[in-house]
Amino acid sequence: MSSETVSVFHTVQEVRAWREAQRSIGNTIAFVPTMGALHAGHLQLVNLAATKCDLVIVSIFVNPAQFAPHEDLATYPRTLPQDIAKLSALPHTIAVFAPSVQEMYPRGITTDRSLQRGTFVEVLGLSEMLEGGTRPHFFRGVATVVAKLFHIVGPDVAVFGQKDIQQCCVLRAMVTDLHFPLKLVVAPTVRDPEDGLALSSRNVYLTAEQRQCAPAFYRGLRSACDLFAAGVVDRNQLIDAVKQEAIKGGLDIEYISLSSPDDLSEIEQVGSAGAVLSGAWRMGSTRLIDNVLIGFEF
Ligand SMILES: Nc1ncnc2c1ncn2[C@@H]1O[C@H](COP(=O)(O)OP(=O)(O)OP(=O)(O)O)[C@@H](O)[C@H]1O
Ligand SMILES: CC(C)(CO)[C@@H](O)C(=O)[O-]
Ligand code: BAL
Repeated sequence: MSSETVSVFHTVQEVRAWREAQRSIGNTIAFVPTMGALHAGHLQLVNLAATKCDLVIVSIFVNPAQFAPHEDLATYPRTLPQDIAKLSALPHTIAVFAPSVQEMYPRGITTDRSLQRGTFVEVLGLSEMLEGGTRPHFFRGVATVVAKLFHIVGPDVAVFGQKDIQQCCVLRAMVTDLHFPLKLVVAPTVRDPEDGLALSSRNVYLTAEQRQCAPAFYRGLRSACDLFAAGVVDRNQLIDAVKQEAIKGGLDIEYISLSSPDDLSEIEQVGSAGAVLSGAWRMGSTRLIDNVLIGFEF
């Protein structure tokens, strides 16, 4: 099935045939993995991808392996027709890979880790802390599905968003460790122009009142950046700046971290390598994340 400017593939075989045909005429391929429910953050990744290669392929797949049994796999927004319409409106040649769960996990997959069987990819040393502290299953699921997707798509470039900064660190390590012949590019976080809330597919879960409070975390990150610009490098002061704003906004903070960009270990001071200032908070049953990079670029 294909629309005017977007070809849509559902099987591995279709993607491989497309990739071989494109390779044979010398086209390069940039890849944007997503879980769909596309917003302006995703579209920015696609626009950036289009500047890197001749063609862009976007995957849309809600990956069961990165959800725990108690998480929102069943309710995660699935909006394939609208996603395709948004991609069709972009001025690029785009392919979409929207596989079924059976196609991606031919021998089956369950969210119950104790019952999982088969082949998984784990990036030890970067997956256990921060997001991995609350979601111990998460990066194993992400690394596994992204390794599968890289293997299927065979891109020259893959683009990910800074909003999921730990994911970028984990996948950068995976690319190195498994010798994937591609360049991993990280795009800046796209925010609501009015209040700075990072765009996220899960923002649709927020009530009007929660949506109003949600930008408090980013206000905290901004005030920490201001302190850093004024010469403050101390962990407690930077983290307190975030905490104060978040508490003022009534957010239920899960963690705030100042970590090393190299190995994500917690640090006491921002040194010459810079730092990742990141965190997660809950609003009712919704969990959101955000971060800023201090003193370095990815
Ligand atoms: N606001 C954003 N700015 C830039 N990139 C983003 C933004 N939001 C998501 N991305 C990136 O888009 C890619 C696909 O992410 P995904 O489909 O999970 O969307 P999401 O909005 O992050 O959803 P979720 O609510 O599940 O976190 C990832 O590389 C992610 O980092
Ligand atoms: C990279 C990804 C598409 C893997 O399922 C997902 O974790 C996401 O959307 O960030
Ligand atoms: N963007 C991260 C995907 C997830 O939270 O499952």
